[in-house]
Amino acid sequence: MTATDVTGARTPEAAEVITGARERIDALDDRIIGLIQERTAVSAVIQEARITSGGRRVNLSREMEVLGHYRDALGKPGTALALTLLELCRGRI
Ligand SMILES: O=C(O)C(=O)C[C@]1(C(=O)O)C=C[C@@H](O)C=C1
Repeated sequence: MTATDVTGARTPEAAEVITGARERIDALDDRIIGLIQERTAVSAVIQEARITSGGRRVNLSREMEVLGHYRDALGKPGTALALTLLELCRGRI
């Protein structure tokens, strides 16, 4: 397969732009995944402390703040993203 086939571009020049930009996206995705793993670990520390103290795993008022933060920054899809992040961090409820 040629670079143009793989990228969907119709010219070698466009294929080069796309290939370079995809490398940057892959690197960004690796960083995002690393940040999500870091967030999950920090969230686990909070949940553990709360549960050990006799509290519940979930804190809905805080989740509303987190959802609002993502919605304000990214719009409606931000809410969906935050819900997915919360599910990754505290499991399904
Ligand atoms: O901030 C908290 O109290 C947390 O437990 C962290 C966190 C989160 O991952 O953002 C996870 C579970 C809670 O329901 C609310 C928020």
